[in-house]
Amino acid sequence: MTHPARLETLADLRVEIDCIDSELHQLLIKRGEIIHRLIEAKTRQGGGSAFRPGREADMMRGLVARHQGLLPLDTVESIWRIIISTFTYVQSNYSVHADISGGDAKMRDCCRFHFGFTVPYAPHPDVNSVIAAVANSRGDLGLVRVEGDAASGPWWRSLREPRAPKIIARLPFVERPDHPAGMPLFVIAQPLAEAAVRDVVLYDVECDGWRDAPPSHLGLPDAEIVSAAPDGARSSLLVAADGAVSAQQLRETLTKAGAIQLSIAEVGGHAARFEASEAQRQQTPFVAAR
Ligand SMILES: O=C(O)C(=O)C[C@]1(C(=O)O)C=C[C@@H](O)C=C1
Repeated sequence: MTHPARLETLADLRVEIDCIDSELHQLLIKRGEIIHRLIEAKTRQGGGSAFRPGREADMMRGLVARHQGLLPLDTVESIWRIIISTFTYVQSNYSVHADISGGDAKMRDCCRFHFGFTVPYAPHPDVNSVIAAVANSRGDLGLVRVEGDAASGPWWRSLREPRAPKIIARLPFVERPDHPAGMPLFVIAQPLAEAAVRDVVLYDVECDGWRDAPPSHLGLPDAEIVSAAPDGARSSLLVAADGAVSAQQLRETLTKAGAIQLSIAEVGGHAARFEASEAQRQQTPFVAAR
């Protein structure tokens, strides 16, 4: 007589879950054990900020490419954002200064999604106060909305000086229409030197000729005006251009489009923007039939 296979009990499944959780935890502990070696390697390369935005952008793309299964992409992304940001924090403590002129709730959600709860969150009333806090810190980050804040005018101008803070990343690293913390943000930090990413280069362009309305597109497929603000009798533009576009090409294009008395200066750069494909974001969570 054959016996029917024993049905798995809840207790059996919990033993399996406990094993997996313990392995995950051990792996995180193991990840933490290399921090001192990371710090030493970075010190040999000249020290400075622990933040490596290019590496983080690559890691997030890799995560999206290999993800499968029931866990929503949002969850996996937020877990890794917290792991990476906290590992940056334990290498060298930093705070995130956020411009809440557009409201605190959404900004706080985005900051917690990208940086977790261990990294301190410092709200500021406007962009200029964020930039000043970053400039006066040892290695803090600033978060400002890409769409900007009309009341702060051309805030990016104060990033022109070579030693002034710079835009070093654009968040989220993985863009998608239904991102739970998808508000487009620039990350500002003191200049990163070799660790700076230049897939997209950001320029402050000051000019005459477009006081009322800069053109909606520049005529260069690889460059766009991200923000524009009047600046006395002149205009000040924040322009994002592909890293392969030279400042000279940009100058010529702007001049052809009608800008006069141009002054162009780099104010930062970030990794190439990356959008998760339809297939990558369609990992719908399993819902049991009742
Ligand atoms: O790769 C590095 O340089 C690290 O410091 C490691 C790490 C990570 O935790 O994976 C942390 C901070 C950097 O911004 C990028 C990645």
